[in-house]
Amino acid sequence: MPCQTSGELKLLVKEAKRYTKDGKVADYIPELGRANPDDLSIAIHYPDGRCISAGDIDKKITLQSISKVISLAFVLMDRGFSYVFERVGMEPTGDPFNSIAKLETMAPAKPLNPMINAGALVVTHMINGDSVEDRFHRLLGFIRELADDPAIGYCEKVARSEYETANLNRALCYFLKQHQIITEDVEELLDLYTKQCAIEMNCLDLGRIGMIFAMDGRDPLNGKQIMPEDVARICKTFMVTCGMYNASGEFAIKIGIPAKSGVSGGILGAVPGKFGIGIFGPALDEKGNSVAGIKLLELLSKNYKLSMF
Ligand SMILES: NC(=O)CC[C@H](N)C(=O)O
Repeated sequence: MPCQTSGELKLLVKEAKRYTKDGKVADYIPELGRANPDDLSIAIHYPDGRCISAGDIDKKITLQSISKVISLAFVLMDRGFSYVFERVGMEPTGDPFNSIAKLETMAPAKPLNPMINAGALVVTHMINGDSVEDRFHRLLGFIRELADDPAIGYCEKVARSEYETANLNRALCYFLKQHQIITEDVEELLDLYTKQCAIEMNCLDLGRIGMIFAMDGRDPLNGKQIMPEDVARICKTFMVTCGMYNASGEFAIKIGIPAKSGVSGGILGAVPGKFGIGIFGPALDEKGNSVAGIKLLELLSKNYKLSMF
């Protein structure tokens, strides 16, 4: 029986919060460095519309790498599976998310998976539309529908801060352009990618998006299939194999919940057939995952037997 009350969640947050001091806020995107390392919040969304939560749930976070799993779903719907997977692979790398190392050793030079930066840049490149604006608003519309929140927008400051400093991502783009995996202007792609990563929401919205993935792409509250079942399945599989960067194996063993993290300290979780989870805890471990967020998921998974394995 999963966690049923906000009171139960509060106790788990209290316990996990002790670990925030073991992590550090990401500051390679300068604007993210302003987050409070002590923050920790969680929301769980059930398919019957119930939502329980604990911590400072009004705080907003930018999605960062969490956006990668959503843009993947969107592009799979836009372009179809074979087009997408001709340009990005399906295998975990075991490397940090921003690593450039494997690209040069692969032939063809397509990125190994859509959850590392190289792969996510290719995915963003594949978003259809007439302009960066149009492509961004199409993706944003999809995210608003998943969260059932038309007020979701993006944080201009964080987007600009990343755009101005994203030289490693620029290098990845130029490498991919040299190999014709991407064909558009690199600055335009970075503009779109950094806006995508800066899409901002609270953990209630995040938990609701997790619930849609958990329910195979269907919004159980209005009966609408927002993404095809196969797309949701593929996304959840990537969440298991590569969602927590090069800590995904250990996370699968210890916790066993499809999840995707971001350097802002967010974690999106989808317990198949049961519920969605949104977590915000900006203090990160050395691999870039929310240190207290992982602890919280570990407690939840153990206490309520949530591992899918
Ligand atoms: N791991 C992350 O969340 C990385 C996302 C970030 N926008 C980047 O590209 O560096």
